[in-house]
Amino acid sequence: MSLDTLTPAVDKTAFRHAMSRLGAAVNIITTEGPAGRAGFTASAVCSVTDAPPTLLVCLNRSASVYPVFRENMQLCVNTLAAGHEALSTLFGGKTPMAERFVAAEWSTAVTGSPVLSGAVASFDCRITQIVSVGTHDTLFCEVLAVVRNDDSHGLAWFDRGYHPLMRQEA
Ligand SMILES: NC(=O)C1=CN([C@@H]2O[C@H](COP(=O)(O)OP(=O)(O)OC[C@H]3O[C@@H](n4cnc5c(N)ncnc54)[C@H](O)[C@@H]3O)[C@@H](O)[C@H]2O)C=CC1
Ligand SMILES: Cc1cc2nc3c(=O)[nH]c(=O)nc-3n(C[C@H](O)[C@H](O)[C@H](O)COP(=O)(O)O)c2cc1C
Repeated sequence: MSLDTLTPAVDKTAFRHAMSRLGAAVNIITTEGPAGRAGFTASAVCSVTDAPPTLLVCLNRSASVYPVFRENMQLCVNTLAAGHEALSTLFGGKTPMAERFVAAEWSTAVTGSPVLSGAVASFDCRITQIVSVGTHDTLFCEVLAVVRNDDSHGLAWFDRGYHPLMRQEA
């Protein structure tokens, strides 16, 4: 078999284009600890198991926030609500960290990582395992506390844009 046969047929652009068709929740992942405070926007978040309650978060190792999360080893997944679109863009861009956090209200739960007011749910976690795949680290996060908001509408990232998800009337 020649090496050419092993060349992947799917390049980055084709992969991303297809991935843009997968609607996903959009989250702001925060951390606070010995390495300081940081936060970034992430759609690559998934439930792994409920025993122990565990999420995974995929973080690009080239992100400015990467060393802060690696050293703190704790984080909070704040799942965004309709109305959080501008905040999501702020945490997903090249904005200095201090400017990201002044744009919203925060509290804390167990780890001290910032919990976003008005998020549909927040999961305060400690990072228990890290697996590197390609450009990203997969952070496995054991959930130590949850904060739920039953009033806000949801928010999805689909086709490279934000879409509110309306809660059904009871
Ligand atoms: N997993 C990640 O690291 C993600 C990164 N982003 C970043 O946000 C910006 C805007 O993204 P879009 O407007 O959705 O357009 P896009 O064309 O860059 O991405 C389309 C879709 O491909 C996936 N994707 C994008 N970058 C990826 C990466 N580096 N590794 C794995 N999957 C990736 C995501 O599902 C994303 O929604 C880009 O800079 C993108 O890199 C967005 C979503 C996920
Ligand atoms: C909607 C959206 C989803 C994103 N999802 C992820 C993700 O799952 N993982 C990731 O590493 N970066 C993701 N990013 C990019 C990071 O938010 C961005 O790289 C981060 O803010 C760090 O940027 P900085 O290096 O300028 O600080 C996403 C961006 C947007 C706008």
